[in-house]
Amino acid sequence: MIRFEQVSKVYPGGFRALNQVNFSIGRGEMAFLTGPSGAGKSTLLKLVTAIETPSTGKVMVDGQDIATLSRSKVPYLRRKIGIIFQDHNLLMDKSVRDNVALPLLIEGFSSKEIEKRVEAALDLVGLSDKIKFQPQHLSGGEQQRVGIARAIVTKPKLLLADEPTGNLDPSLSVEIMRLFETFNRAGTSVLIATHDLGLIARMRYRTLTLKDGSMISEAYQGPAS
Ligand SMILES: Nc1ncnc2c1ncn2[C@@H]1O[C@H](COP(=O)(O)OP(=O)(O)OP(=O)(O)O)[C@@H](O)[C@H]1O
Repeated sequence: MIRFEQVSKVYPGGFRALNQVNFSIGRGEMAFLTGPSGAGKSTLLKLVTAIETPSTGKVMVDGQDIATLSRSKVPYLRRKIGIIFQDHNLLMDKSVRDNVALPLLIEGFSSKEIEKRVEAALDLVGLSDKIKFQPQHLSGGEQQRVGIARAIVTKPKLLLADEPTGNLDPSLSVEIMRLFETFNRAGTSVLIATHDLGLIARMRYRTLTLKDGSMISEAYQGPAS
């Protein structure tokens, strides 16, 4: 689903955020991406979503080389990807329904289809009863689940999460990870960037570790079976 071949990213000004990075995430795989602050995790995710382009090397997403995508084709790539942020970027003065419906509105779905998909997405994250609430009246964990519903409502092939549990207590973090596992079992590829080594240790997935822009390990760090 994702393949990096000798990828380096040098930002304008000369800072080398990624250095000859190689890795791949298979279709239907779930993996963690970790490393200290400034190691290049967000840069790596921005290359996958074509927000940034590599300085050298090749980034392939779902079989497409992002360097060869014309600007007009980038939205097609992004449609395949659901993105979840730490601060979930919700519209606080809109209802949960309107927040989750937003990507479908942008895609031009019919209102009937939107209704159906929003209800299904909220059901999956266990928030059907909160459809009319505004996010400001929900707990942090519930707000994060609204962000997840919005990311999966378009049924993406790939889910990317950037510190999705950063503001949550450990039990809510586990709950959010269980949701990612549910989507993964349904066939979605999932890549989760996190500093939370405790969380990684509790789950048994491949862990990609970045340090100073280099990929230093690609090991399983979960408990042994
Ligand atoms: N647009 C930019 N221009 C210049 N330098 C940048 C830019 N974006 C990121 N950097 C630098 O690249 C390095 C890697 O940043 P990145 O955000 O990818 O790290 P990160 O591993 O996600 O860190 P954190 O865990 O703190 O979010 C940092 O030193 C950062 O200052």
